Amino acid sequence: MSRVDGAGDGYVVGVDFGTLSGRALVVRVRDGAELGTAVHEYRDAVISAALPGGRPLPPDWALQNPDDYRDVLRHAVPAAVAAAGVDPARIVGIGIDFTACTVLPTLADGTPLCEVPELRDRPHSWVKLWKHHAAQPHADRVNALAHERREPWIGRYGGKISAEWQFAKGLQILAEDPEVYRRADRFIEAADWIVWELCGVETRNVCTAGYKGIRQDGHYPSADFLAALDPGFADFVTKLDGPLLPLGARAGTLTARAAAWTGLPEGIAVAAGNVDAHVTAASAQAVRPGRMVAIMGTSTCHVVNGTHPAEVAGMCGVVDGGISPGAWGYEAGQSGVGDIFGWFVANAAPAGVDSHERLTELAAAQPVGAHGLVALDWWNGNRSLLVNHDLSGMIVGLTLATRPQDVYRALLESTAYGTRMIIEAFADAGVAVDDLVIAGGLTTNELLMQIYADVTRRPLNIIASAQGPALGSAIHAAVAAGAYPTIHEASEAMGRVHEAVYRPDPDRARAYDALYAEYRALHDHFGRGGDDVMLRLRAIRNAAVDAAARNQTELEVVG
Ligand SMILES: Nc1ncnc2c1ncn2[C@@H]1O[C@H](COP(=O)(O)OP(=O)(O)O)[C@@H](O)[C@H]1O
Ligand SMILES: O=C(CO)[C@@H](O)[C@@H](O)COP(=O)(O)O
Repeated sequence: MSRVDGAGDGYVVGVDFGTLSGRALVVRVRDGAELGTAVHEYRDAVISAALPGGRPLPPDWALQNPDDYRDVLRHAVPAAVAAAGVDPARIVGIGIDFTACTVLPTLADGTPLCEVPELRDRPHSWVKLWKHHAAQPHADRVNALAHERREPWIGRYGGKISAEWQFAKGLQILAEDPEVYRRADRFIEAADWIVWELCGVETRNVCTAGYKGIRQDGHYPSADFLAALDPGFADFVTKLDGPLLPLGARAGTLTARAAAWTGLPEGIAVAAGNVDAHVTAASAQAVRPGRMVAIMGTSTCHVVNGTHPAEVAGMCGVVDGGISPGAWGYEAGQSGVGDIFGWFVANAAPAGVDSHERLTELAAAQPVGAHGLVALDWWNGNRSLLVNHDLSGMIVGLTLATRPQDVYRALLESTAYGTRMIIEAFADAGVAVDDLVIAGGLTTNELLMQIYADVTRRPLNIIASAQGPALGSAIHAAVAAGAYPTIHEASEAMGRVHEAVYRPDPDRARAYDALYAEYRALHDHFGRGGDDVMLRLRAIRNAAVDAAARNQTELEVVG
């Protein structure tokens, strides 16, 4: 471990901007000790039914209000510093991580278009959250054209870019609200936008530019390719381009305005933006090749460093330096995990057993396979390996004897099968996954963790911090402040992990192999063209919802 003198005795702040809230964490540079934390819930949370002004939104939309992010700086950061009881003058840097691809259109000075009064009532002027899935037809167009033209970059995205990513979301804006598209001088990840708010300098980070923005080998897709998608889209890259920073770099220093919001000293280092999943590799001491981190919360992201770029079918992407400089970072993911369990608790579990804790307790008391169920975990579409957000969930094997805890357990298991599919896809492509570290809120569910160990047949290491992303951001802040020369060294000193907490049980693992074979069969049948019933149902639903909205508008006009 080597530490650069000077900043090493101070503190850093990591801020994790999640789906519903932002969390700030004050950390000691010397050893990563977590001294104080605070959370601020977003006032507008996820905007999916109607804009704050009342305008209704179509299905599959998910927006956010950028001022909620500023509120995290105004409230959570000072509260975390107060909780830590440290002298703010000894804080030497701040780093952030964000959900991604969470992206917004802005004016040239960074003003979000939804804060421009005449554009406030326009849905496309707001932040599109990562789980905004209404851009699927646009992702389909990008993918079809990329294959037709044999674009070299499509292999770096497992053969398909996701509807969640920047190009699909940008195309949707152009198609549905060309004026908002035209007014957007910049189209920027929220990760980079909040860094801009902190230091007054617009930068882009290699992580989001690579995974969410199709930047490979120093280039975005060509203007020619973009014009072939739509002549009006040829200039899209000019809205994305900006000074590109490696992870751990210093984007700038804290402005007087941001110092007033946060109570931190003006002029301290502000680290380049990062993604909640990728930044967690640092806190989980998982920046060496072959150690995969699964960050399990509302969704799961899987990130692993590799030594070379390989084409893993259906992965989210591989990016040079995307997790840490000097390695090829791979990402895959499942768009719904805790959200699926949450859906069951909120919508399907009867009173009396409608809590994760109670259902988990009841679900644990049965041998593997006794419920007779297999589920597909596509309640929020499929991000890897099928990359289609029009797919949906299903449960096979229901009978009159099926109990709520049986369904709950089948849902837990379905997500473990989804993770095993991803690990096997990496292995098939020659990307080693020697080791798994689990991070995120779901690590507290012991049954779930044991199921993952049994299904994947791997020992599970568990991150030793309840704040993996925020600690990772603090580690990046320490590097940006010059306290450590590299993320590797900072991660070694400040990150922590409990090794082999859950081990696979051979009998349960064998029993799960049989269920996993059924999952694979269903996965391929409903996801790889055996029967496109899910896609047809989605089209029928969309048509019905559109017709109802048109009727409503006509009634209002007549009325
Ligand atoms: N005991 C539990 N078992 C399984 N799932 C849970 C449990 N408690 C919460 N969840 C689910 O976990 C998710 C929240 O995870 P968390 O890591 O806290 O959030 P985020 O992904 O936003 O950081 C929610 O979707 C919730 O339904
Ligand atoms: O997709 C990514 C990262 O690439 C995540 O930000 C996204 O799944 C949101 O993650 P959370 O489950 O809200 O932590």
